[in-house]
Amino acid sequence: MKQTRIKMCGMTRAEDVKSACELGADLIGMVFYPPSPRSVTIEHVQSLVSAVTPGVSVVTLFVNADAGYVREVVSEARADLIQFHGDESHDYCQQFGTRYLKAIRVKDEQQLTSACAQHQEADGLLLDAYVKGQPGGTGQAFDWGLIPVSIAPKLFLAGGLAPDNVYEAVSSIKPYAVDVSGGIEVSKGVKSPERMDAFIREVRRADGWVRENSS
Ligand SMILES: O=C(O)c1ccccc1N[C@@H]1O[C@H](COP(=O)(O)O)[C@@H](O)[C@H]1O
Repeated sequence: MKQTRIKMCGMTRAEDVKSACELGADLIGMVFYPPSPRSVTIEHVQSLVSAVTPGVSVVTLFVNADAGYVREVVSEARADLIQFHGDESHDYCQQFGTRYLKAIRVKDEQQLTSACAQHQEADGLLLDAYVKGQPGGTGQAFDWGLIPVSIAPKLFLAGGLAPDNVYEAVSSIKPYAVDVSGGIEVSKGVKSPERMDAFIREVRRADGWVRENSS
C-alpha cells in the first residue's frame, strides 16, 4: 500500500515535535533562518532533536546560509537531511556530503523545468509557491498542474497544504512526500495537535489506508 511521507516543518517547541512523531510524521523540520518567526537557534536545537522519535528523520532548513553555519547546525542536530530553501547552486548544496532537499519556488513552467534540471542530483525536489520577497512558509499554494510527472518519485509537495486540501493534493499528484508548516499551526511556530492529526489522517485516507464510505 502507498505511504506518502509526511514532513512537518517549522517546529519551535519540543512538545510539538513529540506530538508530530507520536501522530505519525516521517520527517521533522526546523528552520534556521533568523528573519522567519519560526527560526530556531543552534542553542535550542538539542532540546528539539531529543524529542524526535528514533526512525523519524531530522531536517534542517536554511536560506542562502553561510556554509560554516550550515555545517555547525547539521552536526549539532545530527541532521539526516538538509533543506535548501533559497537560491543555492548545485555545487553549494553538494559540498556538505549530507542528503538534501532543494526547494524550488514555482513561478512558471519554463523556470520550473530549468530548476528541476539544475538540481536533478538532489535527493528530493521540494516545490513551494513563489511569493516575491518571501523565501517560504507563506501558506500559499501554487498551480499543481505545472508539476512534471517525471519528478513524482522525488517530489516533496509544499506550499499552503492543510488538512482541507492535502487529500486532493495526494490523490491527484501522488508525490513522494508532502510538507506542511502553516497549515498545522495555531500561530506562527506553534503547532496544533488536532490539525497535525487531521493532516495525517487526510494523507492516509488519500493513500487508501482508510476505506471510503460507499454510501
Ligand atoms: O517556515 C518558514 O518560516 C520558512 C522560512 C523560509 C523558508 C522556508 C520556510 N518554510 C517552508 O516553506 C514551505 C511551505 O510552508 P507552508 O506550509 O506554506 O507554511 C515548507 O517547506 C516550510 O518548511
